Amino acid sequence: MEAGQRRSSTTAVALEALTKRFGRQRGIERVSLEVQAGEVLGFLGPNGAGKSTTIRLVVGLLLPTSGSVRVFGSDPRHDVSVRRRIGYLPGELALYPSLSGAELIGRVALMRGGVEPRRVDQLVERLRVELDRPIRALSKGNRQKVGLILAFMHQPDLLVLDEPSSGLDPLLQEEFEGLVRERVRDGATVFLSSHDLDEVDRVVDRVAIIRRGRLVGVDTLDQLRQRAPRLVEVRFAEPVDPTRILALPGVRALDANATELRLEVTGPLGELLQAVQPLGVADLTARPASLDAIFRSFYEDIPRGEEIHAY
Ligand SMILES: Nc1ncnc2c1ncn2[C@@H]1O[C@H](COP(=O)(O)OP(=O)(O)OP(=O)(O)O)[C@@H](O)[C@H]1O
Repeated sequence: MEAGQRRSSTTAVALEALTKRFGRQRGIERVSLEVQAGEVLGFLGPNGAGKSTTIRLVVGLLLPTSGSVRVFGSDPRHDVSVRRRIGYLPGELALYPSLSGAELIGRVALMRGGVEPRRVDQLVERLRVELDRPIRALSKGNRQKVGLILAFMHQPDLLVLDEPSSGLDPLLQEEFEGLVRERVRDGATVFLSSHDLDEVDRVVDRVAIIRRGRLVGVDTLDQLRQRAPRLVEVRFAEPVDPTRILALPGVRALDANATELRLEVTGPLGELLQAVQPLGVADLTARPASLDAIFRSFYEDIPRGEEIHAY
């Protein structure tokens, strides 16, 4: 989704120095982040980094140790009208395991003060949900589908989704992404955690990366791509002296000899192109940075105190 498609610049979610500790165990530390209305934010990070903790704080299920959460300007723990505007998909659907999908949907719809039956029917059909078996007897994917119905059925203004596509087969994943796009088209905001980098690439506008409880990067996908190194390969018609090229700022040699260079280039390519052109280039390729490689660099285990701040 393009940033230009956003509907307004009001803030949907504002986290301010948000900290949660579980006794002496860290949850998250001083996380500050804003999500604008109409935006899709992907929340990424290794296992145990603090994604679910942040998400449960956003929906008002956890009490912060310090700091604040605002959703559409209110604290979701104290404002039921704001909680009603949220559609939440937990990491594990642990609610009433002995009820069937249909019973659970009916009960939650009642708690929300009623939901349009037609909307529920549409979701059931699109997600192909088994409604008559107890939740506890459903496979992970089928449980996830019931969870998605609960999150989407009241057409919430904010969707908070904890690993929404885990367990979904590729067709259902596509259907899920369609549902997200439709809600965003109608002005909704989405805050989702995911380990599926392709999904992130397809769905989100901006990513926030959390590691060991701390936010280590927040950026748009476009900006991340621009900042990431590209692989450039140059073949010369005649042997050359590459010393000057290799000394250019942002250029790192992966492999270099008199006729061929394999370079990792960070930043604009203009200076490099100007430098190689007079030497007689036989062939040149520049590959865009893969999003996968960019994300991996955030996930890699960097010793404490040496974390990269990407913003
Ligand atoms: N109820 C709890 N009691 C004690 N510690 C907790 C509790 N919930 C979370 N934690 C701790 O908080 C940290 C963050 O956990 P969290 O579940 O938020 O990570 P996550 O990024 O969602 O991980 P994953 O990708 O594995 O789902 C972990 O160290 C975890 O052990």
